[in-house]
Amino acid sequence: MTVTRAQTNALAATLRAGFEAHGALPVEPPILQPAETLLDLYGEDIRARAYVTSDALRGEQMLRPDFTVPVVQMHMAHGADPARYTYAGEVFRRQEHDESRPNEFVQVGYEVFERTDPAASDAEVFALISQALSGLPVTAVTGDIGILMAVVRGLNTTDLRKNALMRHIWRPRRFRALLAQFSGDMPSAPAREAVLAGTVEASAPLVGARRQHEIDARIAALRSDAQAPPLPLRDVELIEMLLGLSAPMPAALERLHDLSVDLPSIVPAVARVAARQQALAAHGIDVEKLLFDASYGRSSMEYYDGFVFGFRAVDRLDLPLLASGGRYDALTRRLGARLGDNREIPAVGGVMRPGVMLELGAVI
Ligand SMILES: N[C@@H](Cc1c[nH]c[nH+]1)C(=O)O
Repeated sequence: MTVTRAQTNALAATLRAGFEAHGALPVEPPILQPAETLLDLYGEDIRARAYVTSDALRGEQMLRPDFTVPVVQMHMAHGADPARYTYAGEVFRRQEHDESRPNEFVQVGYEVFERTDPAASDAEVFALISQALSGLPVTAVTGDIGILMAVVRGLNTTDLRKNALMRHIWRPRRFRALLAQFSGDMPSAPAREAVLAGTVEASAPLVGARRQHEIDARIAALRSDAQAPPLPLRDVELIEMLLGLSAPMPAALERLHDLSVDLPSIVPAVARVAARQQALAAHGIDVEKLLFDASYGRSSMEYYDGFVFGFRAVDRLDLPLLASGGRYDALTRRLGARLGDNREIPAVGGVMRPGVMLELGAVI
């Protein structure tokens, strides 16, 4: 079925009106956004997929790859008070693998900045989107990036290794390879061995933007890291078990509680999943059937650091997600810090794609 732009815009307007009825303030961030200040907040994937152009007066500009970052930027520039926003409009992302996927599509979103009860805010966003999708053949997946971050932070190993793992939470294969490397389960690359053995740096030409003293510091850090004891294999096993966890939420929570006996660093994050389950149930969500997948969200926006969720069509694996979102507390901190003070506020939100909803049979 071909969905027209007019149909998509009509559904987008209805969905946005629904969020307004819940007290959200409609906002319209500009399509052109400053790339130099905002692009690095998205992470590697989106950075590579943004359309960037230059402007003699304003510097690098990009077509907005999403609304969340511009909305957070706007919100933090005016303080950090509780607020709810909604928006509807196009976002732009290069598609590098699948030509059939549009590089420009309409999103309708809802963002909640709220200090009092994060579990309730997570549930509010999820339940509103779930309601807006009701009647469509969709199924939801949830996860929590905060658990993975807590595991990495709690590892008994060097900061260099923890930072590398943290950066690669978003690249599952690289993450696994690092775990294998740090636990001594995989020989490290010959080039790395050469650097560690000291047979390389004297002759290496200076290419790129790194200066000699930066290269020296990096080599020194790698050498001292190579002396650090390997990551215990038991830790790697526990992480693998965690990453493989995918079950209805109550069963997943039981498993998480078991795992937290051996991984005490995840205790607070698991408590947040438990509180969220209760809040979701209070919003009428059938948590017995709701999937929790500990690896979910590792290929989405890199600003997520807690709850993540997505809704996909049951029988149409060819379609993109109909809705997705998550919590991004640290993003408000990062943007707040750039404004010169310590302002921050916990935040969570999500988007729907009216074009995909129509393809799946939504009526306007
Ligand atoms: N901006 C995200 C969705 C989202 C909104 N709020 C939180 N997450 C996206 O485009 O995927």
